[in-house]
Amino acid sequence: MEEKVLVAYATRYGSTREVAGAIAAALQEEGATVDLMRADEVTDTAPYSMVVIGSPVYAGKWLDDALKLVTRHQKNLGRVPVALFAVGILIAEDTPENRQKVEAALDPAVHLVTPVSVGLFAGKLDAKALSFPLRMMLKVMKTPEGDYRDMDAIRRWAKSLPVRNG
Ligand SMILES: Cc1cc2nc3c(=O)[nH]c(=O)nc-3n(C[C@H](O)[C@H](O)[C@H](O)COP(=O)(O)O)c2cc1C
Repeated sequence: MEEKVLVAYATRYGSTREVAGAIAAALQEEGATVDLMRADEVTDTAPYSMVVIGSPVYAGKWLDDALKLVTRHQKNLGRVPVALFAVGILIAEDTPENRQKVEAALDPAVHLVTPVSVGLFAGKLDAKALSFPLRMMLKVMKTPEGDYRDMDAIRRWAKSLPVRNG
């Protein structure tokens, strides 16, 4: 059976789109046919033998579009392997506490589907793109700034997914 995989993502500033793109490319290298789509553009999950869904974390939460996708397609997603990922700047400082905080953003989704794998990735924060109040807030919270995405780790995770079990 041909493996057709959906990689769906939410994003505000584009860094998670690039993470999703790297995941899609790695899965293609593994021989899968991949559709890469924004979460709010997905209308049907039935054609896929595996579904990967990811979102950045904002204020401790996955973006609504990603959670809505899981909610809308919960029934079908119960029939295929589903992998979830979260992108958060906190992982730039990769401690168990920070991992836990970013992983907690997946809780509402994990309540709806049981993922075969969970990926937690450091993100990218470009303070220049933000409004002054947001910049100040992130400064007060001592949030790291910069691009901490580890594309090798992201690709490794994608290649560990069970694309051949669909
Ligand atoms: C207002 C704001 C709140 C954020 N909150 C969190 C957070 O709670 N935890 C975290 O790990 N990263 C947080 N981040 C960092 C983003 O998750 C990170 O920059 C991510 O790569 C952005 O993805 P995007 O470019 O796809 O929107 C926050 C960023 C902003 C601007």
